[in-house]
Amino acid sequence: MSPSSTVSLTRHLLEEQRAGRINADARLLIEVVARACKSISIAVGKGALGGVLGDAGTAGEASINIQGEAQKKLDVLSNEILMEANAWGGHLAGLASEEMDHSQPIPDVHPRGNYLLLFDPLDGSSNIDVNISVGTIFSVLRCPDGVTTPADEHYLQPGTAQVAAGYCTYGPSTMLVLTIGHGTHAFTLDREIGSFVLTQRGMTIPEETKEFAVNMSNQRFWEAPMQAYVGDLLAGKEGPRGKDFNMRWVASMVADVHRILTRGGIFSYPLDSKCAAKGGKLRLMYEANPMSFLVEQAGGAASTGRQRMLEVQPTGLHQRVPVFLGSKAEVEAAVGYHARHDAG
Ligand SMILES: O=P(O)(O)OC[C@H]1O[C@](O)(COP(=O)(O)O)[C@@H](O)[C@@H]1O
Ligand SMILES: [Mg+2]
Ligand SMILES: [Mg+2]
Repeated sequence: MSPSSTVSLTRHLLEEQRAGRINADARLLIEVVARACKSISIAVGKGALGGVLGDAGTAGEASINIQGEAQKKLDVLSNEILMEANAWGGHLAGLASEEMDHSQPIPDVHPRGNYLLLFDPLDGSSNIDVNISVGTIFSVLRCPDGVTTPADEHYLQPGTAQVAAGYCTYGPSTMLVLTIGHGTHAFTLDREIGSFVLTQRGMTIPEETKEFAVNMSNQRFWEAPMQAYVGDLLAGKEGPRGKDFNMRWVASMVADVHRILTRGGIFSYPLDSKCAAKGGKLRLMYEANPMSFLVEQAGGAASTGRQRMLEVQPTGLHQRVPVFLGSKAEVEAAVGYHARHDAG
């Protein structure tokens, strides 16, 4: 790529600002998050050499987060990196993380901005120690007018209120995928110059697909409509769907969604009797909503199986939801099975 044709993240965001699609504060916020992701990418890349593998906690005592999950060292380290990068405020009024019980307002010694940042600092934690792609997911909301010290309830805004969303995937290459509501674009980290370079403008998800992603080991715990939907996928061209489907499951949402943004497919983490009491497995505010915004901006669809994801009214910071997202026609097909079932 000749230098003149190279579009860095900074240049891309400046062009978006000049076009009036983003303001300086939001642009700065995204740049700060991207910089933090570069540091996380370096830590992840070191692996065992950096002493970042394995569980957090000391003396055999696991460190358990609000989700009731044992934290990995990289969960804690990534969270610290994002907290430190954003601590000086300027563009932010507060932030919330998968790894913290409650949201945190920016200390009032710093100027506070107008935005709220939510993040899953390290997504795909079960893959950290086995060197499979992991990532960071983030969502940006406006701080409600007149609120100077935001609390948890101020984050409970539907996904349609997101100003920006993105993820960074730490795999063979480090990539940042971003939307500010004008398409979904991918940037690859050029390790030589240390900056994200635009490598795919306007990602588009094909409407139709022959690829599905779900943790099949949960099949016996699924609801009847999900059993029927996947049963028909597996029946292939001899079955009612009339075509064969292939399956993929990385067990890192960032990696599974990146594949779908790149070549189509459907990702689902449905309700099952194991997680029903919690409302699902994946979290609405910093997993489902940002991914749904990115997918919709790339021409795909996202649903709980029964409702457009971005219209879900949040009730809790760590609320969980069933997730279906990806190729539009396939998500509609999955939703159809639930609707027919619910209609008896
Ligand atoms: O272990 P399972 O049931 O396959 O679930 C995998 C899912 O859980 C997650 O790892 C949950 O995210 P965290 O790793 O951030 O907790 C998703 O990335 C992934 O899609
Ligand atoms: Mg996650
Ligand atoms: Mg996580």
